[in-house]
Amino acid sequence: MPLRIDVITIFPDYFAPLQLSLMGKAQQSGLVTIAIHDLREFTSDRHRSVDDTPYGGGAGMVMTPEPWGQAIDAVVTDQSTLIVPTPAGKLFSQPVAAELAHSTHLIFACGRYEGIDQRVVEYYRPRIDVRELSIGDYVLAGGDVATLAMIEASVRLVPGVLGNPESLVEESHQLPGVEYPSYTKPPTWRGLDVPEVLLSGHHDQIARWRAEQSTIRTTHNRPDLLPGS
Ligand SMILES: CN1CCN(Cc2ccc(Cn3ccc4ccc(-c5n[nH]c(N)c5C#N)cc43)cc2)CC1
Repeated sequence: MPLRIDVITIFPDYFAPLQLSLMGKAQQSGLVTIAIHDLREFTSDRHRSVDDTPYGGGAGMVMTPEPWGQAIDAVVTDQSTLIVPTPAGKLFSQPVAAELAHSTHLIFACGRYEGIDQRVVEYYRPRIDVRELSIGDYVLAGGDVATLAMIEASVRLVPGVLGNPESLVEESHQLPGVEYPSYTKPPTWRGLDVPEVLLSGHHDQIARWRAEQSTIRTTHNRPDLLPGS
């Protein structure tokens, strides 16, 4: 059963990259089907409006609920998971990507302006799995880029999508922390040599060096990922 993904957005062109590379191949192989829907196709006024002023005052505009209700109703089943990207969401992570990769049907609601009327989440929460997710502690202009990131991170984990599943095995066994640095040919580039140990063929020494490098990089770049932190 392929993973089905429906993306609802006012900027369908944002999702053209999903036809390329790994995501494109995943669709051609039938492992994943991705459909993009223009929210404005679900409006009923001649201006095809999707936003209005916020109750209670405040800057900007909020996306009105009805077009979202029409659009989600057009694709939802009782097997659906509704993903709503938002800065206020739980943090998206590799474990969450792995969960989504094993779903049957994902619906991504890509908001814009200052967000989507909260009643959309409230309406679907008793009916299907609804997840408000954030890709990080910074503010984007909408949910489209976040949706692209979440789709790519999740779809690459769908069994059969990655040509070399070995890389997933290594990823899953990675020590806590960031990955070691990688090198390839040429052995010397602009006077810089590849670390000698990597050319030695001593796999135990290579593994030890890589573990040390991972710890050094994690300590410097992501001390929050160190064990016990
Ligand atoms: C009352 N005020 C209080 C401040 N907020 C702040 C605010 C809220 C949204 C936006 C723009 N925007 C609209 C939809 C949407 C979805 C995802 C993301 C998003 N940003 N960063 C992530 N990691 C994201 C993800 N995933 C941003 C989005 C801008 C500013 C507005 C309301």
